[in-house]
Amino acid sequence: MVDGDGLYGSSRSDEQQRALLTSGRVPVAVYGLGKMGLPLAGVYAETTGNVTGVDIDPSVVGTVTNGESHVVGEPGLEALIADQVAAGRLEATTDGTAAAERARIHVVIVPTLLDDRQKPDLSTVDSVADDIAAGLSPGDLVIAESTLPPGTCRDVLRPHLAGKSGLESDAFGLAFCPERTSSGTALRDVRGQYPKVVGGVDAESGRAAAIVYDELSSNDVHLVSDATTAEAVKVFEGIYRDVNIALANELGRLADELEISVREAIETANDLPMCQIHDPGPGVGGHCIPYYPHFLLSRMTEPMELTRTARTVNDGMPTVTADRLEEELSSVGTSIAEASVVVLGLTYRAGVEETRASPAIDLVETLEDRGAAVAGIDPLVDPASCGARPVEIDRLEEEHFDAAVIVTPHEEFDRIPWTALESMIVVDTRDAMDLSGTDHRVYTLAGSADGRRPRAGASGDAVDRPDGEPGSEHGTASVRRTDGGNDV
Ligand SMILES: NC(=O)C1=CN([C@@H]2O[C@H](COP(=O)(O)OP(=O)(O)OC[C@H]3O[C@@H](n4cnc5c(N)ncnc54)[C@H](O)[C@@H]3O)[C@@H](O)[C@H]2O)C=CC1
Ligand SMILES: CC(=O)N[C@@H]1[C@@H](OP(=O)(O)OP(=O)(O)OC[C@H]2O[C@@H](n3ccc(=O)[nH]c3=O)[C@H](O)[C@@H]2O)O[C@H](C(=O)O)[C@@H](O)[C@@H]1O
Repeated sequence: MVDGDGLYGSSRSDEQQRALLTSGRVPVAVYGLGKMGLPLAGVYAETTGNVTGVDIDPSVVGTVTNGESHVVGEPGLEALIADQVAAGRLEATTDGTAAAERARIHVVIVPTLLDDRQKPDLSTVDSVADDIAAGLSPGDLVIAESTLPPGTCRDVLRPHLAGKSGLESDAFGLAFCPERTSSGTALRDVRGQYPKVVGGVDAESGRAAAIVYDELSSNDVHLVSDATTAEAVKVFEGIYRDVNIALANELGRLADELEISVREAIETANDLPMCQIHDPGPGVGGHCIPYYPHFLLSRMTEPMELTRTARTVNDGMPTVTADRLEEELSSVGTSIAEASVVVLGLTYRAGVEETRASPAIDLVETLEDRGAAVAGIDPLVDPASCGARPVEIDRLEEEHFDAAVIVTPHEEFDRIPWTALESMIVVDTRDAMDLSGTDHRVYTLAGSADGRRPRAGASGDAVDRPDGEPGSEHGTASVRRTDGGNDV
């Protein structure tokens, strides 16, 4: 048994441990104050009242120290951070070692990416583990929330922490407790939208972490057999999504040959609860879904052909998009090599400031390789960082483009004055806009949910649709944000 205020191996009753935790007697350090780390730190602060957030980026630490949020698009986050910092319940630092020396619970929520050979790159997690090890005490509990390749806590982190701290590996706790959160609903999700999965490297780690999340989350804690199982749960959720989207993309590509709207067919098939096909699109981006399959692909001896193929299908979608654009251009006598194209939306998802693995980057590169002059518009990031010439929405009327490609339907695109723009080809990869009241020649990848075939005008539609998509009376069109089949 361990004395003091640590939860791992505590001789106190569960009730006493909960009281310690919620009265601020168990200092918490949260490493990584990014899109998910900052909301998590905020919720830890409102639950425990004693949190130090750690980030290597001084500008992030400066913002949080001022009681502000650098993460955009998360309802309630600005107010939560302001309140928690003002109340002295949350502070921030770049000094991970100092934070670790103070803390008894260490929460890791830094990115886990891939190296050039598509193998998991754990260098950021390792560097946080170094910080934690420098301040690790008996009875401390380390919680990994960063998505990890299954086996990482057991085989990598536990020996790493023990080796660097000089402690026996059963002197401190270690649990994997995945983030089941999504940009735009992060606070809601952290506070308990879904059951919280908890898995410890040993039974005592699982028990201690379950207490923490029972206090933090309003939902159930789902304690699984071990940390590796919990790691697998998270990676499986991501692979399911990637494979499902690949299926949607494969089916979506059939729309031209079948002369139907595949989106209409998918939506209708999804009437059945046992059929939940996701949405076709320009590819799968972000620093999560395209990465997680590789957490297993790179390490398992089983072939995992389905998972691998899904990656290939989704990675191929920017090229498919470029091919469709090239065909549309050539049908009006314009060569792609002489075309000027504007890409709308460069982030991987509407409203989220993130371009890692965004399909827009591959699309820009492919179009440029084929000789097109490519411009870009994005309200959240500089298009130049993705290789496109930046254009402002308000200056679009002054420009001439042969084509526009809608990749990521940001809300701000509602302002585009389509009728005032010179007639052009519009490739809509998301079924995001209804431009039927304009002169633009529209190609909707996989067709529209309300039954229009990919090429505008080729409706093939024998059914009257009184309640069609939002109209374009004033030359603007409402944007549908369709980045998730069956999302909540
Ligand atoms: N963004 C999402 O939708 C979700 C993300 N996740 C997982 O959560 C983890 C974190 O993701 P995000 O918060 O989205 O990442 P992010 O990229 O938005 O933020 C990461 C933060 O960590 C900081 N950082 C980097 N190295 C550090 C170090 N050595 N010490 C301290 N801070 C450091 C960065 O400066 C940055 O502020 C990843 O493993 C991701 O896969 C899980 C579910 C959802
Ligand atoms: C529905 C949802 O929000 N899933 C999560 C996902 O978050 P992420 O921000 O990566 O978004 P996503 O909606 O899965 O989209 C990933 C990519 O896939 C594309 N996408 C998504 C759904 C779909 O039907 N079709 C499609 O083409 C999106 O456009 C995007 O480029 O990954 C997170 C993660 O696991 O890290 C996970 O926690 C979230 O639950």
